[in-house]
Amino acid sequence: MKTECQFGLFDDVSASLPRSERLVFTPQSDDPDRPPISHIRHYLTSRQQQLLLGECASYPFSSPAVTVFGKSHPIPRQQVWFADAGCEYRYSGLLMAPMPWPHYAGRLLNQLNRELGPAPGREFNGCLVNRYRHGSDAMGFHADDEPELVSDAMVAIVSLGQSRPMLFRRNRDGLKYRLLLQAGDLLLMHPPMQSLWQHAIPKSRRALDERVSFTFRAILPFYHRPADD
Ligand SMILES: O=C(O)CCC(=O)C(=O)O
Ligand SMILES: [Fe+2]
Repeated sequence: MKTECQFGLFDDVSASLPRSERLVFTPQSDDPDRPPISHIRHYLTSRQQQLLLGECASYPFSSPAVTVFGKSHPIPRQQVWFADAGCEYRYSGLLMAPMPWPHYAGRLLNQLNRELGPAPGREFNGCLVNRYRHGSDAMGFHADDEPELVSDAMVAIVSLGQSRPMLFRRNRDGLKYRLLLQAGDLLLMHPPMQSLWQHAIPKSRRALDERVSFTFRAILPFYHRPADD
């Protein structure tokens, strides 16, 4: 059946590879001048990318306004927060209520948790999806270090659409590192990346097509709102 076949696409990714080659659980390089990351090219097949991109067309994206130096501006990109119940996330000063997982985003969540874990308390349970419509959409330097994030958990980023570079900047001395993120790639940011480095998706003056990133996080549930008793 068509539907079963589509579900299967997300169950079988990289199933034929030996486990050690499927994903890297520690940074790919121990060079202290490189950020502690793993970059896995072609993590998703083009069919999987197509299915996810198709689903994105129905996501309730928005560009909420943030206040910087007393002035309010819409963020230069669109976003939506999918997460388990109780997983509110305060990002750039905005408290985001979790939207329920769409089908393929939920399949990708399960796949990552299966391949990267399970590590109790460190499973991904939320995903900020960012949509960069063109070269002027961007994300400034920041660290994903909000207090509701599980402290020793990774952040996993799956890229779709237009290739865009990610810049890394070391807090201590401003040392830079650049990595091109291409369609279907998976990037893992390992601890202690968020306390030693910042990262950004810079603006480009070139006419660029749309890029969508799925950024998976592990959140402490009910951090912002106690569970109902
Ligand atoms: O779009 C990306 O690849 C990075 C997004 C990011 O850094 C974030 O959502 O915190
Ligand atoms: Fe980030």
